[in-house]
Amino acid sequence: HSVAILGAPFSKGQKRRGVEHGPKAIRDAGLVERLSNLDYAVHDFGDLTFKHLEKDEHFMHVPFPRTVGRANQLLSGAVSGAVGAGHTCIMLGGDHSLAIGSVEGHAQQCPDLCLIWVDAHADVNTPLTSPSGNLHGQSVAFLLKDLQNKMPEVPGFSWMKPFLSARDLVYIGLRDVDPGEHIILKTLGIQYFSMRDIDRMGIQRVMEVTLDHLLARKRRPIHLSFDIDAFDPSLAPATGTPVNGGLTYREGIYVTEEIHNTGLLSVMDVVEVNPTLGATPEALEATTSLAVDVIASALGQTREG
Ligand SMILES: CN[C@](CCCC[B-](O)(O)O)(CCN1CCCCC1)C(=O)O
Ligand SMILES: [Mn+2]
Ligand SMILES: [Mn+2]
Ligand SMILES: [Mn+2]
Repeated sequence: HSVAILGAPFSKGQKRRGVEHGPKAIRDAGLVERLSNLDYAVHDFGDLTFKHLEKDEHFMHVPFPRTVGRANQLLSGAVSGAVGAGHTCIMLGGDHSLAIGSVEGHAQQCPDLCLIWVDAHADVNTPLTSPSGNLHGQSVAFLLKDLQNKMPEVPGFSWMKPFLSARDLVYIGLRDVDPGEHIILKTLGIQYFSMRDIDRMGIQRVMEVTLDHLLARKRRPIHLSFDIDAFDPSLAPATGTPVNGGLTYREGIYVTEEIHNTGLLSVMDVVEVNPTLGATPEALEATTSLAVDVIASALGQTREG
């Protein structure tokens, strides 16, 4: 088994500086060693170099559309290459706008992929519904075929077209969903498990229903897009949009253990670790070691030896 690590030091999908330092902080928390101890051949491809485009005017109230689009075009090629070379790919963010390129590149190799989005947020605003304009809250809208007629042509994204069906996506951890996003979730009938659902059903049942929904008809590669803000802010404080009442450590680890046990994990994004937002060195360390733990768990580290 071989694992490719791809660093994506990128922050222009949102307004807070510092998330571009996420890849280094996660590496510094011992990622390569942890994965090597799991008997993976680890290929660290290093960090991508993203060009900041000079003229990049807002599109409506959306900042840096061309820079974000270009970064994702680059990332798409890198993820496609890594998956095509037979690696399980770990993409380290950077903000969650990077999922556009990561999932698109994965789909170039695995058009039948399914997507599990673990996040406090749905990230499914369109430019027309987004309260902030920030593209890290719109990533899924760029992927969904079912939203094609609701999406304007955003400059910088002409290199791609939506490819994902709403039925091939499941959300886990939602607890801060904008009104326009709620309408989209309901209209498209997207399967989601909010924190309320997790309270009612328990994480074991949530994973059972999630994996049945996605894999019962046909087993296919899994893309896991993991926003560290899915965890409770007490566990992952160094992140840009913290929301109270998040996943416990054990719930997050159970999610990734169950995904590992399918044997189908193909690409995992770990995004939104912002080292500059840790109030203390301990807060930063808690966040980065948690990121390493969920990656290791997704790749087969067990609690039972
Ligand atoms: C919930 N939607 C937000 C957050 C997106 C978070 C992106 B992620 O990658 O971290 O998940 C927030 C919009 N709110 C901002 C504060 C006022 C109310 C709207 C947005 O800006 O779209
Ligand atoms: Mn997100
Ligand atoms: Mn989030
Ligand atoms: Mn964020």
